[in-house]
Amino acid sequence: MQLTLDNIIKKFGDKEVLQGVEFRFQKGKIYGLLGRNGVGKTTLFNCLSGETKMDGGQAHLEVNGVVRELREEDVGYVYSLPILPEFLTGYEFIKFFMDINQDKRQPATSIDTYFEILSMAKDDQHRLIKSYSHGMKNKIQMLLLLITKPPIILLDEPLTSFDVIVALEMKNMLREMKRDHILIFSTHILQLASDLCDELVVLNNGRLSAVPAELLHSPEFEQRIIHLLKDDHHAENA
Ligand SMILES: Nc1ncnc2c1ncn2[C@@H]1O[C@H](COP(=O)(O)OP(=O)(O)OP(=O)(O)O)[C@@H](O)[C@H]1O
Repeated sequence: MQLTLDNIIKKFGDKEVLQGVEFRFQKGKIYGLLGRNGVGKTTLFNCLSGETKMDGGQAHLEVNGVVRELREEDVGYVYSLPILPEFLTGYEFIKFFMDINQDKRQPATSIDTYFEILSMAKDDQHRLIKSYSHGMKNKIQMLLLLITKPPIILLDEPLTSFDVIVALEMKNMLREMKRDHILIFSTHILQLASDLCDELVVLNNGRLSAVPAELLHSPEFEQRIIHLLKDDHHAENA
């Protein structure tokens, strides 16, 4: 499975935020998306998820040798600020979500199994989402992806609100999920990027570039990335 971005352009008024984004993402890898504040990471995610209309370019998905245009339902999006129905309990919401996605989910997996994967205590499951911490809301969002299993998963700064234990659980869950999905993960935390991601891509001046693979675990990783974020001419084109 491969996701191909072809000359994606997005403007807000006179400002061209995405200026011809090109890249190929493969299944089985976690990609870290790096870029300075306001460079357009969320805009790129919004374009891929169908939330925002692109002004130019295309995204294609290749599955088992068949290439087609990327559809909204191909993309699961974990927002940094989760949007959930606060008036339901976690359990009620997940039950509802499972019911409306009968066709997409594994029928054999029960709601209790899903909550076990998240290690969410019974009394928390039955509290209103309104009372959940940011991290718990993010966990519920992750659970939605485990249920529907969209081929592409976009995560916009998702692990920053988790405590160390939950962050580790989530990292393990993402490592497990990468076998069947293309995972693209935006973060400002370089330690997390080097720890979790198989490849890094930098968004700079409206374009994506691959970070040379040998940098990822090199001692000067942090310094070099900071340099790349300031000056994209040193990054390799994909
Ligand atoms: N709906 C919108 N209308 C006008 N401008 C927008 C809109 N959405 C984003 N922008 C602008 O596009 C640029 C990219 O924003 P975006 O949120 O994609 O950046 P980002 O890389 O995700 O930033 P951060 O790391 O701070 O979250 C910014 O200059 C932002 O102000």
